[in-house]
Amino acid sequence: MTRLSLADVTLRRGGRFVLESVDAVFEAGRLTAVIGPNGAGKSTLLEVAAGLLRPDAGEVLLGGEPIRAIAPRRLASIRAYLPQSPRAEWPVSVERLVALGLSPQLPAFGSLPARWQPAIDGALARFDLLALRERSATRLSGGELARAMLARAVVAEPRLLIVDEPSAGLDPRHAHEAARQLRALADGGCTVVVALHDLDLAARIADEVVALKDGRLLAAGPARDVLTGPILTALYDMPVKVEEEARDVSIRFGD
Ligand SMILES: Nc1ncnc2c1ncn2[C@@H]1O[C@H](COP(=O)(O)OP(=O)(O)OP(=O)(O)O)[C@@H](O)[C@H]1O
Repeated sequence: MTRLSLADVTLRRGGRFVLESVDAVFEAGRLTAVIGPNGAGKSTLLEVAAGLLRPDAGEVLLGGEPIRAIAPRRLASIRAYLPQSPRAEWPVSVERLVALGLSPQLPAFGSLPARWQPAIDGALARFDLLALRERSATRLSGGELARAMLARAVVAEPRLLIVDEPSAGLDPRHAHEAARQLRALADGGCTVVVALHDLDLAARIADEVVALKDGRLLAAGPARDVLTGPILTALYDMPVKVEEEARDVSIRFGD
């Protein structure tokens, strides 16, 4: 079980509180959407949850262990973290980029063991990258690179997956497919935490929602209980209506 929990987490940056006394629990096999306005602290919360940023106060526990006490290689083999707008820093093929997601599982020297090839091919296929496998990552479009980074994040089948805005830059078909893959990972037992601005998408794929405003927790719980007109109106400081038709939820901003 890879339960992730944040207890009373506070973090200051540039002399300001960016997270203040935040409690949140992310369960195995559940997909949690983290929502909130720009600057609310979503990316910061994800970095803290990934064990990449140390809070000034409070504790992050992964499977009951303080995340700061988990050795980097072991942590990297358990959790994958994908930041907002990742960049390809140097020219490697898409296939090699995806294979980098296996680094924590591989011996430090030698070539890539052949037994990992099916995992790489599977990740390329799931994000519609088979035709791009030989292309340099520095020559991809923004959406193609976003898909390659998602494939890299999931190739080693992490038990904890933390993704910041996975659908940014993706066309509707690939955004739908990426969402389906994230949902499938959660259904397979992975703890999935996703920062999202697309509330319709959150309504479709999330089991739980954490709503952050000004670094504080405004609401957290089952998606249906958090994605409500009153909570979203308070979260975004504008009137929000939630319309439910059959099993579809549509969120409308404005009067
Ligand atoms: N390195 C930093 N130094 C100082 N302040 C920072 C730093 N990084 C982020 N902040 C501030 O922390 C706050 C939260 O930023 P964060 O990126 O977590 O917000 P967010 O909810 O992810 O926003 P967005 O929706 O725009 O991506 C913002 O006010 C931001 O200006």
